[in-house]
Amino acid sequence: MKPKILVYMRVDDRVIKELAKDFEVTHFKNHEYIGDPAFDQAIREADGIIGLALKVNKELLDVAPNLKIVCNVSVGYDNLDLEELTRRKIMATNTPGILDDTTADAILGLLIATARRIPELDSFVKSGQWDISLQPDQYGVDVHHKTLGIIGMGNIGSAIARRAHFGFNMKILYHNRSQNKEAGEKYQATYCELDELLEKSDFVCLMIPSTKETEKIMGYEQFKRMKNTAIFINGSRGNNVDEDALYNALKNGDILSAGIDVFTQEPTPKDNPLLQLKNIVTLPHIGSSTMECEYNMSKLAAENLMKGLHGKKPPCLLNVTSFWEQS
Ligand SMILES: NC(=O)C1=CN([C@@H]2O[C@H](COP(=O)(O)OP(=O)(O)OC[C@H]3O[C@@H](n4cnc5c(N)ncnc54)[C@H](OP(=O)(O)O)[C@@H]3O)[C@@H](O)[C@H]2O)C=CC1
Ligand SMILES: O=CC(=O)O
Repeated sequence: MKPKILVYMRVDDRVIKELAKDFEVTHFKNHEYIGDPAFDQAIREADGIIGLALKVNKELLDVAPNLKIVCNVSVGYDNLDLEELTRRKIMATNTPGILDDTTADAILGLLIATARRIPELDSFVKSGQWDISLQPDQYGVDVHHKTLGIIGMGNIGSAIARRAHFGFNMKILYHNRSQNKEAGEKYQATYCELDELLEKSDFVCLMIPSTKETEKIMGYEQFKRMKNTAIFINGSRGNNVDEDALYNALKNGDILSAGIDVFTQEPTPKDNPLLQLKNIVTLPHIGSSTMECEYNMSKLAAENLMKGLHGKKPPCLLNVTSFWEQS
C-alpha cells in the first residue's frame, strides 16, 4: 500500500501528478478545517502533508497519529508549531532561497506602486476622469536616492537591498538582531537600532519572519517615530503589524502611505477599515506567486516530502538538530 499524503491548497498540478506515482494523494484546494469529515479522515490517515499555510498545531497533531513530515510550500513557517512537531519527532520543512528574487521583485514593485500611486492613477485613467492634466495633489514621491530602511536583512531583505542599491541608488539602513556583514559590504547597508531606522528612513520595509517576538513589532509608537513623509511597506506577515495602529497612522497623516502584501487575517475581511483608505496599496499575498516560482517551490517541497518519507534527510529540514540527531 502506498503511503498517504494530504495536499493542502496551492501545490502545482504537475508536481501533484509526480507525487501520485509514489503516494495516495488527497487534495484540499481551499481552506478546510478540523470538523469537516473528509478533511478529518485525510488527516487521520496522512503520513505526510504538503501545502500552504495549514495551521499545524497540537489540536491537529492529536488527530494525525501517522504523520511523519509536514512540508510547507513557503519559506515562512509561522503556521507550524515547531516545538510540538519536534517533540513528536515529526519532520517539518520549508522552501528557502528559491523565492528571494521573485519576492523582492514584488516588494519593490509594491514600493514603487505606492510611491508613484500607480493603482490610483490607473483607476483615474480607466474611469474616464483624465480630461484635464494631472494636478499637483496627484503627484507621487521619488524613490531613487531616498533612504530605505529594511527590517529583516535576511535572504529576501538582501535581494530587496540589491535592487534598491544598484537599481535606484538608494541609501540602505537595516535592522536585525545580528549584523549582516555581507549586506554591509555589498550594498553599503548600515546597521541601525529599530528606532533610529524608523526615524531616518523615507521607506520602511518589513521583511522579518512572524514569531512571538516580532508580533506587532510595528505599533502606534513605531508609526509615530516614522517621518510623516515616509512610506511603510509590509512584505512579511500581517501579524508583525498592529493593523489598528497602521490605520491610525495613515488616517492621521503620521506617515504618507503604505503598501501591504500581507494581512493579519487572510483573506482579509471585506470590511477591514484599511481597505477604505486612499493612501494604501494592497495585494493578496503575492510575493512569490509567479508561474515559475510557484512551480519551483512546489518541486522543492515535494523533494522534501519524498526524501522524508523515503527515510532520507530532506534538504530543507527545519527541526534538524532536535529531530535528525535524535533519530
Ligand atoms: N509576501 C510574501 O509573499 C512572502 C513573505 N515572506 C516572509 O518573509 C519572511 C522572511 O523570509 P526570508 O528573508 O527568507 O527569511 P530569512 O530568515 O532569510 O531572514 C529573516 C531576517 O529577519 C531577521 N529577524 C528575525 N527575527 C528578528 C527580530 N525579532 N528582530 C529583527 N530582525 C529579525 C533575521 O536576522 P536576525 O536573525 O539576525 O535577527 C533575518 O535577517 C518569511 O519568514 C515570511 O514570513 C517570505 C516569502 C514571500
Ligand atoms: O509568504 C510566503 C512564504 O513563502 O513565506
